[in-house]
Amino acid sequence: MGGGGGRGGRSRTQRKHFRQSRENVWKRPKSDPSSDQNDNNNNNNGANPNWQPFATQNPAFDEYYKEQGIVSSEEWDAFMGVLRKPLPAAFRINASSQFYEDIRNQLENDFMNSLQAEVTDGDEPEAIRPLPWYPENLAWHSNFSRMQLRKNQNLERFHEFLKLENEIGNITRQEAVSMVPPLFLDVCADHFVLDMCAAPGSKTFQLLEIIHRSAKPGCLPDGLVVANDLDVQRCNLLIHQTKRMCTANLIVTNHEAQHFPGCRLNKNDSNASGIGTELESSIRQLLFDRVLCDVPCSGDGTLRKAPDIWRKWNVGLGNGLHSLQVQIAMRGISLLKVGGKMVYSTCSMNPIENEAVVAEILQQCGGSVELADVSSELPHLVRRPGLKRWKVRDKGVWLSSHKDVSKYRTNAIVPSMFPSGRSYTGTTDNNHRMELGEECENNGNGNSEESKDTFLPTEDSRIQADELNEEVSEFPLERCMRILPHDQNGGAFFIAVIHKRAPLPAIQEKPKCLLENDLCSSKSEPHLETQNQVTEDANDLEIIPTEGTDEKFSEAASEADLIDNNPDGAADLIENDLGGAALEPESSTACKEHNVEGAQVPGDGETDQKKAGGKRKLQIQGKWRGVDPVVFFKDEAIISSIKTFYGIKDSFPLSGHLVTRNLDNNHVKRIYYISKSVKNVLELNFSVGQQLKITSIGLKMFERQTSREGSTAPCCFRISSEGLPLILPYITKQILYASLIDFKHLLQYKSIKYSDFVDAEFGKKASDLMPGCCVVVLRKDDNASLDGEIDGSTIAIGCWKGRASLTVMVTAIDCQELLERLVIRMETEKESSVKEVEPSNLEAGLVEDIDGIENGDKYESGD
Ligand SMILES: C[S@@+](CC[C@H](N)C(=O)[O-])C[C@H]1O[C@@H](n2cnc3c(N)ncnc32)[C@H](O)[C@@H]1O
Repeated sequence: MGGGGGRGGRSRTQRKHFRQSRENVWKRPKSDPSSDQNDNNNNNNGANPNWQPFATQNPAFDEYYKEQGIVSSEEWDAFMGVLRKPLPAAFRINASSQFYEDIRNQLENDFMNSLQAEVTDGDEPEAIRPLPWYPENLAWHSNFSRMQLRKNQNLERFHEFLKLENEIGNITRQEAVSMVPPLFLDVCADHFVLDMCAAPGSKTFQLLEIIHRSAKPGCLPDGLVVANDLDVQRCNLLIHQTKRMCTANLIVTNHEAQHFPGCRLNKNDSNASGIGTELESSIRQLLFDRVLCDVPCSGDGTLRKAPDIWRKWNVGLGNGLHSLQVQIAMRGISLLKVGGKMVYSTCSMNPIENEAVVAEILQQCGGSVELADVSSELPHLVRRPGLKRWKVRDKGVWLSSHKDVSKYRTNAIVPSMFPSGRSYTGTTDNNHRMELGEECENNGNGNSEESKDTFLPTEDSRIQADELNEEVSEFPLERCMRILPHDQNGGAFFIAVIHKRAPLPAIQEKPKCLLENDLCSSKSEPHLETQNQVTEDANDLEIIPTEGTDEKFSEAASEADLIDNNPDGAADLIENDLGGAALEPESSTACKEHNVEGAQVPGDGETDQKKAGGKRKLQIQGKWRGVDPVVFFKDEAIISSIKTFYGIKDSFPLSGHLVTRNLDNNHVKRIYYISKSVKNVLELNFSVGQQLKITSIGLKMFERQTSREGSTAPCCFRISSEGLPLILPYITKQILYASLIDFKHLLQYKSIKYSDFVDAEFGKKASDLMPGCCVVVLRKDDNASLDGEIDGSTIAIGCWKGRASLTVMVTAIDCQELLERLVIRMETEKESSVKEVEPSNLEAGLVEDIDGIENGDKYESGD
């Protein structure tokens, strides 16, 4: 309730769509001789003579990390030993699920004991255990790898439980270490949070949970999460993941994080709507209280889960990503409010992607930011302090300082990779720091002494060369955290918490030679400024680097076979281990419709098709190619019919909170609900010419329902399962309260004739409803009055009131889950006295075409 019941169903259609649309980068192709084997290095049984186990070693890896000293020499064998073992599965209970306490009880009281027999020698003593550092026993570590869960018959019940609950959205499979960064962000319900590189969305889900946790049923928090990812397909994966959260407080965007738009309203723009809406937005710029900067990385912290990384690993991976990571992090800081916090994290162990990036952020921001000391937080989490010294390796050579870099490699191996961050090339560090100067032959770029003072460390502020001539960072990088696999039998992660204390200092503009360079033109985001635009506005510094600057990091990367560096959580979904990842990308679905019915909204509010050359052309030529517009839904006739039909109380505001992805009101199929915070951001976005490329927004609340009896239903929009928990406390009509037995029968038989309900009064009330969608609430107590109180534990489902029967409009899997939960609750509460009375003429099974509507399964597949 409130934050969502977590019961977004998915259909077979969706699953198929997802599989077709996304390459499984984590699974080896069948043609790969090693594709059959797995994390256990299990034996081959002579089946395939070409079969090779994953090599869980790589000499370059050993040499690199031994030299970097991420563990002491005494620890090396333990570190490598654990790194070569398969990763034990971990998962998190969705704290905003209606059943989170039931699930936690089941784990504590059932599975913890029943699985114990499967623990073998050499394993940890417990089969499953709560992660000691995660609040309220909501995150769990299992002693079994995914392979064991799949193959061991005795674990089948547990495996089925994980699959079902994951599919329903009550739990999320996630690497334990990946759960850490959101905990350090210290998010509150009213925070605006930006998740810069968010897909596949496991941390976004956590952030949303935190935001929703304190909200009352039917109330929305004041905060929101903007989840961004560069990769549109991974954005779709994220949309699917977070759909289970049933939230109206999420916007999904598709930008290069380093170019994330600032959406700053100019002073004279306050009335510019762009789409003819009355703007009420109370915000004039999109700044955030919290930023999660979980950047793309080499991913060697996930070796246990993705052992193919052993084969692909090389030093170029980290070197090649360093500059991009700096750019993304700097953009994150610039979008942060003063007083806000940013967490920078990677699933890499490499100091070039970690400490070097953090040092560079501190360097560029001067005293405006501070690396937070969080050593007293989460005391049960085993972690190590960040490094203060490290080296750079390039082309087989160890480099202690940028002065050792050959002049041919200065574009790839940049000063900020070194502990001092110091350049010895005669150019200033600033050139690199803002990704400005190195392509310029003429370095007369205006980096004045003044700016140097602002940005560069004085010789003794950052640089100390020790006797061995090794550079040592002067920043307190020991406040960063590195979690290693053998610390708590998991993966590796790096985390740094940064506080923004003051506005960022002014930064020099981009050198002219680069502005004129072809590389400056942005390919993917044509609306963005194509030059390094640096402006200080109140408390924010906006830095929009050029597309061309990306060339620099790609140069180093090109020498390496870049592996997929986004392993976090993705494998679980993609490998279908827990029931598979079904995906119906909202945007792509919308796109299909859009070609027929919609048109892009031009930035200036023009909708004149003639002017723009027709709908189809608008779609192609629109501001955000291939993405349907987001428009406020303002058809008062439809809104009023919905409001009247369901008797929605005035205290639940509809006007201004409904959006669609379709300009044509006559063909709107889905209406989404947005929170006040999201509404404010959307209005701001219209005012600034739709800088945000929005892939998904809000919560699907109403869906057009067609049925053979449709013409008799006074309202053609049904309430979607995702939207029901939010709107439930505000519905006064088309709502019924069922006894436990009738509720169970509905879930079991899917459709029941009015005369067959055990409670005849309920059957009569059901038959008296208006034809169309209705809501059936499970009565708390069979003796309670029929009009019950709605609270966080209320269970409700959408149904269809037909001529002769009531039919559930919930997916089969959601029915199964609800039934199981009810049975467990009944057992727990020892309600064995409830008599099972079989309605006389019911037959179990799916009900086709009852009362002119289709099988309930299909209701959720209408996307
Ligand atoms: C480590 S993964 C993020 C995992 C995610 N935070 C989670 O918890 O599920 C990095 C993500 O960054 C995205 N990415 C790569 N380059 C990017 C860029 N320039 N801007 C935004 N996202 C980017 C990738 O598509 C990938 O989804």
